[in-house]
Amino acid sequence: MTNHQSPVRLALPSKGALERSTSSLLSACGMSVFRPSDRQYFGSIPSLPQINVLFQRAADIFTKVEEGSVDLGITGYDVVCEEGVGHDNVVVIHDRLGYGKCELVLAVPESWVDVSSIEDLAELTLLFKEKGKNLRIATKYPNLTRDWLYEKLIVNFSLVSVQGAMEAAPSMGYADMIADVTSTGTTLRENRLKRITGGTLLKSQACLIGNKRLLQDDPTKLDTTKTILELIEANLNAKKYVSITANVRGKSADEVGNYLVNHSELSGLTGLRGPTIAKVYSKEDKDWYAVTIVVEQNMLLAAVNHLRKAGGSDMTITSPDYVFGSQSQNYQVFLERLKEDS
Ligand SMILES: Nc1ncnc2c1ncn2[C@@H]1O[C@H](COP(=O)(O)OP(=O)(O)OP(=O)(O)O)[C@@H](O)[C@H]1O
Ligand SMILES: O=P(O)(O)OC[C@H]1O[C@H](OP(=O)(O)OP(=O)(O)O)[C@H](O)[C@@H]1O
Repeated sequence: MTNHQSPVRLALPSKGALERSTSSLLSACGMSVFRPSDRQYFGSIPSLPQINVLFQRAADIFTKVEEGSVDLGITGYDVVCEEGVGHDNVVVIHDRLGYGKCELVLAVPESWVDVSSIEDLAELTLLFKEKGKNLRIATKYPNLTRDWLYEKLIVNFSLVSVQGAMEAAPSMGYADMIADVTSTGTTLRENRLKRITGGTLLKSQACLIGNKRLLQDDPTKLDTTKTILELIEANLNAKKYVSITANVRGKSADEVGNYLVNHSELSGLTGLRGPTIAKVYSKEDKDWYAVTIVVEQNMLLAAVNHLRKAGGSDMTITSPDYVFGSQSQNYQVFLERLKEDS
């Protein structure tokens, strides 16, 4: 890193469902975040001193990125979709950070036994209309909810803006139903609400976003974005794989390698490219070779058995922290998006 790099301002969730998982992801990627205290809104990433961290509510991070008071931010994809309409200055740099998974859904009181699907709900809005009423939906996602319902040709409703404890709105009487995010479904159940078939508006998880203009205009900021993206991508990619090292008996490295490659019943069983083989200098026996293969997690036992058939034993399994490809796929896609709009 050089000293002339401009600081990159990165907004991270200060609390709520994304706070800890964001911190854990960045730590796992060698970018541990230092926050002096829960009450402080500025922090740093000691391993990347060119980054200044700003802690914000997930819901506010989109706006901070959009207005350019920060360059990058991590927030929920639901927030990006809700706030994003008409804001072309924000680019989604990585849309699947693997946590903060939730769905934006419509939920109605359990007592509405006749309403179990979106079609039933559409009929209900017509019944409300006949009585001169509108179905009241409490939500903090007015744009997504309105657009989605309009697309389904459901128009007789009104939105009630609620910022917290959404699930209490129907029982307290200030809305008839809600549109909110759910993950385990516990909060809905405990508030005697139920989802309806066909009533999922959006699937969301945490994502990395950036201000297009600020990143386009500053190669050093782009460089830092690339570093963050590369580390995250390689770390998330690594979760799919395990590395197996086994001692395999054989006359030569070629014999062991050929056996493993030619007797593999499944593709991917002998590693990303093929086994790496090295001679084991054993006192007792000359004919041992150390074989290392990196396979997908779900192939672990199949690969162990394949190595056993080849004469393998002493197998040790490790999980890689990072798996890098020949280039960062996300970074290439991100660069193309930047170019498209420049
Ligand atoms: N139960 C959940 N499980 C996983 N992710 C969730 C869950 N609830 C919300 N999220 C994700 O976390 C983001 C932040 O929501 P959360 O309610 O934690 O924010 P907050 O900052 O505590 O709330 P508030 O806006 O009420 O101050 C949401 O936009 C969504 O992407
Ligand atoms: O399906 P579940 O696993 O029960 O999760 C759903 C709850 O999670 C979110 O709230 P959160 O706990 O983040 O707090 P909030 O009410 O402050 O938004 C959301 O608003 C729901 O209330």
